[in-house]
Amino acid sequence: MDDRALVKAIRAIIGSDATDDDCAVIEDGENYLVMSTDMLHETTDFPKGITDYECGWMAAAVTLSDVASMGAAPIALLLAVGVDRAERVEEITRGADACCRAYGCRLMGGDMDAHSECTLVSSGLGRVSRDGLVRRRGAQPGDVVAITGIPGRAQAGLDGYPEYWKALITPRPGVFEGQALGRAGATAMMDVSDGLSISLHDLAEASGVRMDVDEAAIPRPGGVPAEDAARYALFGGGDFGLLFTCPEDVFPVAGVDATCIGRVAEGEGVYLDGEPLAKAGYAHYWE
Ligand SMILES: Nc1ncnc2c1ncn2[C@@H]1O[C@H](COP(=O)(O)OP(=O)(O)OP(=O)(O)O)[C@@H](O)[C@H]1O
Ligand SMILES: Cc1ncc(C[n+]2csc(CCOP(=O)(O)O)c2C)c(N)n1
Ligand SMILES: [Mg+2]
Ligand SMILES: [Mg+2]
Ligand SMILES: [Mg+2]
Repeated sequence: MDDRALVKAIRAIIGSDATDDDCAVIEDGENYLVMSTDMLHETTDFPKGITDYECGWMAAAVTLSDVASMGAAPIALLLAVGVDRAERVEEITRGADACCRAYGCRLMGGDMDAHSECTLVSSGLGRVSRDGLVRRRGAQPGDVVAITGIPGRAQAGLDGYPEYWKALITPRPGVFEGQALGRAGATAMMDVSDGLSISLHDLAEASGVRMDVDEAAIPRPGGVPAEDAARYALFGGGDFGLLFTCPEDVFPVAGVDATCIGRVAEGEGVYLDGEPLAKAGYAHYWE
């Protein structure tokens, strides 16, 4: 059993509206509020050699990224810290606070507990105008499929390429890009936290469309053997670029460094150069 299968079971209990997007969406007068929560812990998320400050930064960044992927501006973050040694809490807090401040957000509270494995749970709140909200479900046949940034860098860092270590441990959420894309008319969006391929499948499924991707168009990490770079770019997790669709005449969006990698079509599934693309990426598993 993996987390994608479990989300389907949760969806049967609490509904599609609550589980289809990177954030929950709440009506608030002229605006929407969006909320996301993320759990990171030592075994699956904090590579050996990461500092406590960087753990705090990463925890804040993954949640700011989910807020950004809705087109929203982050307002506040709460951080719950489960940790084996009390002296780690301050540096974790400094890292999370620095990440929040870098993106116009504030760390405004949290919780803590003594815990054998360092576990960080960050919860974020954002706001977006009615026009600026972007969900995963709006991709239309004929739209372009595009991504910001270069997927596969975090996986390259994890596999020992030192030039990508920083990309792995201090990811940069697309807070500015998400809002610009929402205002410009992106039709569907999510972050590629679990990898490009699995995110393409998520976006295509949520929108009820087919996506055709051109492998040669996908940016990939330099300085890595070609085969590894292609695999990292498609299946590596931990990058926090935004995957989005928009009408052709909207692309490119001013100020947003993005690459067109394909097209939305009628139908279902994700195809790479005409062949079905495996729905694989970073996932959590249970026996
Ligand atoms: N335990 C849970 N209870 C209720 N909803 C959940 C639970 N776990 C996940 N979800 C919901 O399922 C959807 C998909 O979750 P997932 O964690 O894959 O998305 P995500 O937060 O965008 O991922 P990432 O943090 O990797 O960007 C989201 O809408 C999320 O709120
Ligand atoms: C061992 C190790 N593997 C991968 C990564 C990269 N990474 C960081 S957060 C994340 C996904 C979002 O988390 P979630 O899906 O749990 O919300 C990923 C893939 C890492 N830091 N350490
Ligand atoms: Mg996400
Ligand atoms: Mg998340
Ligand atoms: Mg995930």
